[in-house]
Amino acid sequence: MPMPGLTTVLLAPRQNSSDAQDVRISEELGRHLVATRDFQPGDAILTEEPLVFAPKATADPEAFMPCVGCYKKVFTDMEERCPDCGWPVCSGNCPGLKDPQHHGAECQILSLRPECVLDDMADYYRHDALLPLRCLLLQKTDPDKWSRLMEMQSHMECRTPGTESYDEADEFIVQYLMNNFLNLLTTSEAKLDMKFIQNLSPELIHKICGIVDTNALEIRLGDGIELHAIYAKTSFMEHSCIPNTKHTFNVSNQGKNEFLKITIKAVVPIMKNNHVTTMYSHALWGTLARRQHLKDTKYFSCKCERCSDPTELGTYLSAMKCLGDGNNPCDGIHLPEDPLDDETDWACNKCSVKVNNSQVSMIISQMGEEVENVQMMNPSVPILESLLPNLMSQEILDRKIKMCKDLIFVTKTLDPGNARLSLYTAVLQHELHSALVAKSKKTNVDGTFKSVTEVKELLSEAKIALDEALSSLKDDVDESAGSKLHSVIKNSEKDFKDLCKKKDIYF
Ligand SMILES: C[S@@+](CC[C@H](N)C(=O)[O-])C[C@H]1O[C@@H](n2cnc3c(N)ncnc32)[C@H](O)[C@@H]1O
Repeated sequence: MPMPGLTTVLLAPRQNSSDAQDVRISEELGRHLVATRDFQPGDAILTEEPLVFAPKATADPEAFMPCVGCYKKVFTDMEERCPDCGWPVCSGNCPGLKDPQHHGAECQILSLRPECVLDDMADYYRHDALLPLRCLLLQKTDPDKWSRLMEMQSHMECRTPGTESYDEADEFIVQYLMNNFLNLLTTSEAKLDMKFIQNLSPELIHKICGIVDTNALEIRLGDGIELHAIYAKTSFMEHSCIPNTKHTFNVSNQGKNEFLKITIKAVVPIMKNNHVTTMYSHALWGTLARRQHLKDTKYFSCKCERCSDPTELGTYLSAMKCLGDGNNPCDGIHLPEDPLDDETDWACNKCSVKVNNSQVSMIISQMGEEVENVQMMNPSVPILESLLPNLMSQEILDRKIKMCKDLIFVTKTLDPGNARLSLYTAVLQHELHSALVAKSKKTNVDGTFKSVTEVKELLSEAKIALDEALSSLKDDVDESAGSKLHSVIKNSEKDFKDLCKKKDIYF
């Protein structure tokens, strides 16, 4: 339903009466999508090709980079280079090097600096600058896409000189492109056939950076390679912390216009006139972190149902244990009095202690650092487990079962349609199944054996958990992390069937 008190007018008449969504505009949301008919979970609402896409810088660009023609992982010590511009590639014959949809158009610009380097490669070859460059080139290569891109929101009113977003874009993208390539164009214009690029100003590149930061979607190809892409209609989707859609990308490089085609599917029932929503933030972050992230990167304050509820839909995801007043311990919990107020106090539900929002932010960032420190030690699961006494005691298995169930409640409540947390849910269901199976093999606390009925009950619950783990991954199997997890769970399913057969138990 349109949000209360929201003026919503139809922006563009539907081009095609079969369109499943209208683009509307409102004062609060800007352009957004509204369903023109009812959708059931799994129904496709929209599918489209990207206007433009490009590879992103990798996390370790000194070690490996994406090929600029086909986005395969290229180790930087391989020394394969594009014959014209010298950027690292999988092979000098990569078909994407001449294809204007990939490297073909930008190569003319990048070859203005034909020298190759082997040191400081991350600084010399900045892949993050390629999407803004490919956007800029649409002026010449596809004026229709260019005008659609230029209509997108850039938030330039907030990205003024001196702000972090402006200064970062200036240093890492605008100056990089101007100094290394675009300034050289004026002297080589005739040679380069770039006359149709009418505007190459730093201001325009800043606007493009704003459009990219506001609208681009990230696409993981696996192997540490990521792309980002901009979609004309998809980008109208508004944010909600409980989104009603999920999206998938076609990442197979076959079929010229199919590459990176996006499909938006309903994950819960969406009625005619409902807003079609997506998630710009992380579903497992607490309200404070999500709202701050949305404000910093997308320049709005989220007021969705989850953000407005201090308990986050009964999950208590952000709740903090009360430490008491220093003299008297307390087992209460702190929740924000008004989660939509950045200055809110957090009150305890049992005693009179209150903490303010900035203290809570500090505690959260300290805790984040502690978790990071543990992760930096790269502890293996067996090492972590060895810290636990009497590892697989019945008590610990019961604790694990309860913990899995509690966390499954959280992921299911925050993401009822498996739009964002499918991998988390699958891991939790899989762990729940392992704990139930382990428990079925254990003697009771008093040393007696479990009855056949007890074993059957535990294994029946384990089977449900395994089935749910596999079903929550059904849209993720084409993607690298999803497919790895899927094969691990499939192996467990085989072991589980063998165990049931041995025990003569059939479901
Ligand atoms: C990807 S664009 C969406 C299309 C945009 N509304 C437009 O008119 O071009 C993202 C921007 O839309 C606005 N927006 C999206 N979701 C919103 C929400 N839940 N509340 C307020 N503004 C929102 C914000 O300005 C945000 O930076």
